[in-house]
Amino acid sequence: TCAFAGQKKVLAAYEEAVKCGYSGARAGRLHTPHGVFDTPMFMPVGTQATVKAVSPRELKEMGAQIILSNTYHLYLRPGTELVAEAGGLHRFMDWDGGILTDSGGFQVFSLGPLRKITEEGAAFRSHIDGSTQFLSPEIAIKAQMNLGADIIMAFDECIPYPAEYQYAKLSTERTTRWAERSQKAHTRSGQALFAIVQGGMYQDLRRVSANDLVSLDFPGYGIGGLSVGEPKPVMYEMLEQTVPLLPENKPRYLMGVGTPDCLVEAVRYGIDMFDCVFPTRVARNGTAMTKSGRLVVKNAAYAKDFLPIDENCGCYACQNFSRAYIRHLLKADEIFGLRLTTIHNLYFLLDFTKKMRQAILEDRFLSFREEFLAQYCK
Ligand SMILES: O=c1[nH]cnc2cc3nc(NCc4cccs4)[nH]c3cc12
Ligand SMILES: [Zn+2]
Repeated sequence: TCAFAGQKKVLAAYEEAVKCGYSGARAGRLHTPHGVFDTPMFMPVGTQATVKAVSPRELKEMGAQIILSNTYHLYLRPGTELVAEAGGLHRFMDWDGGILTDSGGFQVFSLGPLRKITEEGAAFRSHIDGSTQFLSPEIAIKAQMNLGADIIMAFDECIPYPAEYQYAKLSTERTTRWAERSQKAHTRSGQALFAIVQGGMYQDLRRVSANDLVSLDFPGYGIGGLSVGEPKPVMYEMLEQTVPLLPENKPRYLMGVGTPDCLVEAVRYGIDMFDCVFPTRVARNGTAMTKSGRLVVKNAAYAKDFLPIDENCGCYACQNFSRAYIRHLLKADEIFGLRLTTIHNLYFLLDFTKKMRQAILEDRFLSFREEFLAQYCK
């Protein structure tokens, strides 16, 4: 079928689900060696052992519970053995909350130039110094055990979008074999290893991937291969196919998803955990996230706007500074400007997940979702 027609069908199915009030939303508690944390949760991304422009103390203050770091980056620099010698990632970056590390598969495909994938693993060139590198399930798991995160991810291939069915099928089957190898290589007790569901944008492959990984029995499941440029209705359709096959009593983690409209839809399908570079990345080019959409503080319109970014926001930036001041800092290339927009965006998303959790607990999630989407322009 032509992609467009398929999409129309998907849209109809998705709107049908909304009409009948389908909601798999749930509010949970995630137990880790570094504490028990509330879901739904947003995890700030700290790729190179720091959440850019904010300190661990500020992260704690704004309510961050678990942060994400990337094995790919730390493996290349400063090296995961060095971090282990420093006492592990929590000590190294002075963060006593939860840490989740991504396994490196995604970064190899999205960052490393030239790469070759075989059954054994992925050969690539470092984006830092061009050196030839190699990652396999065994190497990625060993690296994550060195880092000492509370939750680590199986080594997978994030299938590019779009991809031929045959390629998606073979790659998904290999990711399942890599998940089994990741499990065998994982010998650190107390640390949770999550598998990652793939399957491209094919309903049947998504179901096979989910069922195969559930049979291998993991403590939690990432949903990968999404937020890679596909239309949102397609992403939601893949969630609809995948999430119901995952155990109710285990966390579901949608990788790389982070705009509020996507979060509220994914929570409706039963997702518990999210990470995304979006809030910190757009902050650094002067864009603030608000419940009515994005506000580019850098714009001339705010030169004499002495109101805060959002007068109902409880963050440090909105409690103490005006749009005019933050715009001035950004125009003057002052580091403090980036810090304020980053603090606001992280606070906004963390607070948004708190509001979703409260709505679920009070059994009013679907109306919360309706009201939010009505006000939020994409
Ligand atoms: O299948 C995956 N496996 C392991 N990590 C991921 C991370 C992911 N992050 C995004 N999207 C967010 C993006 C961040 C930077 C470019 S796209 N999609 C992702 C998919 C995967
Ligand atoms: Zn704010």
